[in-house]
Amino acid sequence: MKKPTLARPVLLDVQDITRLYGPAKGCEAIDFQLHAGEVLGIVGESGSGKSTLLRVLAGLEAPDAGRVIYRRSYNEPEVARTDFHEPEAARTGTGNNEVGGDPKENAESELDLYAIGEARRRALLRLEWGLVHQNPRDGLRMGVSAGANIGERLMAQGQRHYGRLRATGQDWMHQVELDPGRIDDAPRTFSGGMQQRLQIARTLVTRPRLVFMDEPTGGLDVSVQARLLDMLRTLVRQLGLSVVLVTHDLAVARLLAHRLMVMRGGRVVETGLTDQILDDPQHAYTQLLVSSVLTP
Ligand SMILES: Nc1ncnc2c1ncn2[C@@H]1O[C@H](COP(=O)(O)OP(=O)(O)OP(=O)(O)O)[C@@H](O)[C@H]1O
Repeated sequence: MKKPTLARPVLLDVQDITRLYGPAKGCEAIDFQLHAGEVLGIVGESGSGKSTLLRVLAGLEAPDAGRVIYRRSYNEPEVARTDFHEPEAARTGTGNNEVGGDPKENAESELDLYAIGEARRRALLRLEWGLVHQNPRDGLRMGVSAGANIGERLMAQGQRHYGRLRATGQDWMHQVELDPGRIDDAPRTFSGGMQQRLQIARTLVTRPRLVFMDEPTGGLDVSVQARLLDMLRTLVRQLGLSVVLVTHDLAVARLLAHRLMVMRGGRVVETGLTDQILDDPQHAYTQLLVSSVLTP
């Protein structure tokens, strides 16, 4: 996968985040920066605090201490998007200023995620960020059609034209290898793997600047996982997405992430480029984690 260059701007600046439910339960003193176009994998065993950290980063749960700074740069370079058949509606931009700041006036602005207030935080999630849950039921509206699920986030961005919304829905179903002929079917009639594809289409249709993924291939059959992972990798590369990915599966991390952060007991024990961490782990815990995958 194409590695991000150092010249890319910082998108997310995570400063000393702590969210603890008890000693070593949650996450503690987490510091890192995510650059535009970068995929950061957060790995570690069950209970190490990955999901807690993701919830804090994604604006879903306030930290006990620390700050999450989102830097919006409107001069971001377009990243490897040229060969992607992009739906018309997604290309036309948001034209929505709910989150604050006028793209025409400010080349850059900073938002402190937990200082901006609930309404703006929600708007940010809806308009500029995306979240892919492990369980697609948490990210989809099961009772409305596949097309409505995809169109909803576009409508939140102000798009109203029925024909275009529908065409975009079909286009995205095609992108995620779903039959566009099923656009009027409800997601509850889809298999788990198909629901996850639909959730990904719903999330990416608005071209979010930042995407959070929590075990996106978890809970699926191995063969379904492999195809989904392949598709995700293609989308991440073609759209040049900036992603924070939580997974306990090092194979998923290897395929998708440029850089890894290894967590244990709520703390980061090692961080570095994915290949370095997986091929030459320095910390004893990471060595154990990597060897436990290799040992049958
Ligand atoms: N809402 C909560 N209330 C109390 N304790 C919690 C809560 N959420 C998480 N915890 C605890 O915090 C610790 C970290 O949980 P977390 O879900 O972040 O880990 P994880 O690395 O994502 O694990 P998994 O891979 O199993 O999802 C665990 O001990 C968990 O029991």
